[in-house]
Amino acid sequence: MPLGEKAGFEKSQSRYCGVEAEFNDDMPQLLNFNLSTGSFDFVVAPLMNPSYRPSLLEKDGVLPFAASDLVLSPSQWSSHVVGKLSSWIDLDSEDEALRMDSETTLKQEIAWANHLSVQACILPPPKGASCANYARCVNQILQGSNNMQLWLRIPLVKTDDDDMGANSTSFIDSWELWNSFRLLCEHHSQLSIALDILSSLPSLNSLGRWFGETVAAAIINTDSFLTNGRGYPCLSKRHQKLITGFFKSFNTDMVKLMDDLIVISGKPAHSIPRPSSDLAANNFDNNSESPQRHPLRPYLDYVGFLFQRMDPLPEQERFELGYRDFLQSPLQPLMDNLEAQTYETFERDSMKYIQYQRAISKALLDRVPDDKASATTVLMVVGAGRGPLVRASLQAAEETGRKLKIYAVEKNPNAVVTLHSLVKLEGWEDIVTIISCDMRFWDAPEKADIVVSELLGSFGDNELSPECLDGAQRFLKQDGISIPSSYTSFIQPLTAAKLYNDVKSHKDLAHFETAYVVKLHNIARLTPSQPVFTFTHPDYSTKKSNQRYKKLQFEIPSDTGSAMVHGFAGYFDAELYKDVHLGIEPSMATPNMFSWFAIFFPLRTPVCIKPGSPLEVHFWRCCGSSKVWYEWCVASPNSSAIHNSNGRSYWVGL
Ligand SMILES: C[S@@+](CC[C@H](N)C(=O)[O-])C[C@H]1O[C@@H](n2cnc3c(N)ncnc32)[C@H](O)[C@@H]1O
Repeated sequence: MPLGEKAGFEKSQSRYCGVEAEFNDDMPQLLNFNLSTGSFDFVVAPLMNPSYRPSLLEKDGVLPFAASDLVLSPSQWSSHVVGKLSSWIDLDSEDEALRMDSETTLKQEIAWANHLSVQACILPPPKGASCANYARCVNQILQGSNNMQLWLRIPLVKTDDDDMGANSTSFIDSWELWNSFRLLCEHHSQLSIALDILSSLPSLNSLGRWFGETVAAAIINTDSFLTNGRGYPCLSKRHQKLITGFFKSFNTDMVKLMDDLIVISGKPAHSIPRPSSDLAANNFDNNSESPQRHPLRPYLDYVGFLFQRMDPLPEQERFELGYRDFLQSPLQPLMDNLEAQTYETFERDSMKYIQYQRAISKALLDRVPDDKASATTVLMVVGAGRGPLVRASLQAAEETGRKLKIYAVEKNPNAVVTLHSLVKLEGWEDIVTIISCDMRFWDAPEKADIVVSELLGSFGDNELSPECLDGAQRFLKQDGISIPSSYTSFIQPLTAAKLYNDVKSHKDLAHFETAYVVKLHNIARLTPSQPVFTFTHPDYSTKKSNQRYKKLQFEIPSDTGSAMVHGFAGYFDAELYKDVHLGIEPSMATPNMFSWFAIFFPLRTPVCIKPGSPLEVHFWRCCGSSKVWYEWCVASPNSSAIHNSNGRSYWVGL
């Protein structure tokens, strides 16, 4: 039964836990024992007799390598069995006979697994640092394969340089092994990782990298468990954090059973006390004792306990599950007219309007002293949509005891219809004038004390707030206030193997030169973000330009090890008024605000970076007569191509 199902979790939030088994000729019995007695969801089992060698077959005419496919039904094979390829396979051995046997067996086992319709097979870890021949054979299989997933088993190890002494050559980082293998296989989307969690764990920064990789399964060896006061298996705090991290990072597409799994492996390493009434006091479920208890069941129970102990997802997070790592084209609110549904989503985000109301209240109090409270302030909401900022402005006026005259300027004629009905419904006719016009071309009858706008994209200026507010600044008094007063974009290098594969699946250049709005999930943030472009309003400088260029250098922490950069996350932070901010940059994001996901700028060729060797990135904001676009590149450690030259693939229309 999936982890969590017992505790009333939604099915989409459950996780599956399997068990690694030895070869057993009697597959039905193996399945029955592990699924019925053990309550595991599936078994990871060899599909072929491990004593089988093709070279022996020629000499001795050995019997078939496995029992009949008929021993299980097709749905049992596909839902409850993950194939485990023979661990003796060594495709990069110096011993030619072994190498040849390995190649034949690998192909035969995969062919057999395909025949059985198992959904995934675990490939044994490469035996040494050199894995080119292994990768070549796997790549051949991947080229001709159906949908079967191949998970390369990788032990989670990384020794520190310090551990090995300054001149040591035996420094090990298993991520490097994975990286060579996937590069050789050209990031094939059906090649993922089965990560072996061992008793000692590397540093937090180095562990973080794996959350951006395609880890399909985490295999926890029984040796990695400690023993609690009652003699039961438990995990160290660091292991607990890692496993709950995997629970969270795994995607939740439960249509696919064979995805995102935990596997218990190894022999029982704990002598479990005999069940007694005392067990009920244990803080996880041990009440399901049966006469024929599965020896690994306490390990499963503990993993289930870790899962059930996690806080349930907040409602908004649950609502956004389907958006995780899903690439969306950014809105073009200037060139296109937004739809009712989009306005509806904005308007549900009360936190955004609370921040605006705070900012407007502060600005009103600064601008209108108490002894002049009866004076009328002219406030213009430019890009009013269906009116939420008009409402926030009126609430700020009420809160501060100030008087307002409001112009609500909106260029989308459909939103203006709703705006009219809102003003009538609320009885705001004497205070609010609706202007159905593009702010850049409006001939305002008077000047404003305060201009309020929300024209911000995930990357701040990417929905052309600078260009629109340049147009609006004509009708702001010389000492008038713009809310927001400034905004800054940020970028951060990411490992994001899933996003990279999704972009790659389009098989064209344009998709690699496009920025996407995305709820980042299965990613690793490799360094803190850095500011890119800032815009300030109003801006009366004479040499004003909205073109920008920024060179940035990122350095990963020394204990991370090498890491792959698949692209950059983009965020913004806006100063609405004085200390009132609004934004999504992770270290200072406005809490409980959900109007904006991050933006993702992909790289055509991922770049591998090492500690001590900075990543140099260049970003440009370019402006033409009818469009604005970004170009970006990496200049170090290797030069990438300049992405989106002349806005050939992605631009925002003026
Ligand atoms: C991001 S929406 C915000 C809408 C509303 N203020 C809210 O918070 O729900 C931006 C709005 O600005 C409008 N807009 C964009 N550029 C504009 C322009 N140049 N002149 C007038 N309205 C514009 C869009 O049509 C859209 O309704």
